[in-house]
Amino acid sequence: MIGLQGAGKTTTTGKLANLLRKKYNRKPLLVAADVYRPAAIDQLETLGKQLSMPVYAEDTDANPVDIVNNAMEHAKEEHLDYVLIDTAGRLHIDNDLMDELVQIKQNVDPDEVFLVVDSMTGQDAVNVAESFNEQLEISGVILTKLDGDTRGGGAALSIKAVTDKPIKFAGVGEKLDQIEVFHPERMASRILGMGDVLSLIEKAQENVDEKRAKELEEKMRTATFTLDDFLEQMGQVKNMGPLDELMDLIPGANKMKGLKNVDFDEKQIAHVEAIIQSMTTKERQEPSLMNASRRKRIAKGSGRSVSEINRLLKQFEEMKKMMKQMTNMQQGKKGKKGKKPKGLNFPFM
Ligand SMILES: Nc1nc2c(ncn2[C@@H]2O[C@H](COP(=O)(O)OP(=O)(O)OP(=O)(O)O)[C@@H](O)[C@H]2O)c(=O)[nH]1
Repeated sequence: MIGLQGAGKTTTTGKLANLLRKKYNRKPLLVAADVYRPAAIDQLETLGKQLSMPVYAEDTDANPVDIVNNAMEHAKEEHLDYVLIDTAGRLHIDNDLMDELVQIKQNVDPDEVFLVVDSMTGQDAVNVAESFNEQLEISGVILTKLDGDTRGGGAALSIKAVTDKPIKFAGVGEKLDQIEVFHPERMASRILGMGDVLSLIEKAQENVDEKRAKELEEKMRTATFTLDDFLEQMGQVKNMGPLDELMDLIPGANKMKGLKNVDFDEKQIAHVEAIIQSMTTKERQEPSLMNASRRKRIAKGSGRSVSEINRLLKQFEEMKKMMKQMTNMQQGKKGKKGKKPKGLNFPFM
């Protein structure tokens, strides 16, 4: 992994290792080859701890070329099958840095040389990519900080045009699972505001337990869906990432009038969770039990107002009614004449 300081090399090294293990069942070794900034070694070691993954590091007076050679030996001894080398960054490209990287490359003959570029640096990112590629013949680019801002997509187009090297991955957040395989056509759709259904499906597949989802669907159809189930479903959606990011993936969502200025306040989800968690198991199964004193108790327990609890319970009942009507319609039984199902109207939907 090569790139300028702060581009996101160290974070991306951790993300990539995490992806290799999670998705491809590999055993990576992280190597700290930046001896100029002791903090960089610490940072990689912390990442290794977080991921429970081995990190190879030596003292700051060691030679980076020796470090990577030793790391390769270490990986063989430990039967680790991927070695990710986090090299030193500089504020600007300089000859010393390039010489060191060239030496490392000659020594270990890596399968990939990934240039990590901060997509928010615009034209600068393109210049950086061009010079690194000229001197080191990179094999691919990883664009970081593409989260929530499609302007970074412009950098992707220019880097590809200038270096003719593929963009392999995109960093889409600070967390260690926020990396995606880069798909140019999906990026193009996002830039054009056309959404990205494939990424949405992938997120759902990774984070939603299919069997549980089927069971919940069955419960919805048979109107036995409880507040507990609702809580669980909310958790699954939450695992997929911030709601506004999910909305960006839905085709046309940015053009929907009602959604245009909706602020997806994650706090509201936390409030709903707190309210449901303050209920007893029985109350969650049978919301009809909820009399005034129970509502007061739940308000106290969750730190929310009674009117919020009333609203949630009302909306939950409406949702159940709507599910029933939809099921009836699907089964050709037609819902009650003249009554159209109301739209889902949960605070965060
Ligand atoms: N939002 C966002 N932040 C990111 C992403 N990737 C990295 N960062 C942040 O960018 C900052 C710099 O990342 P590092 O991994 O320390 O960068 P580096 O290239 O290793 O920097 P040096 O070790 O100084 O060479 C950190 O605060 C990261 O959390 C990303 O995809 N999205």
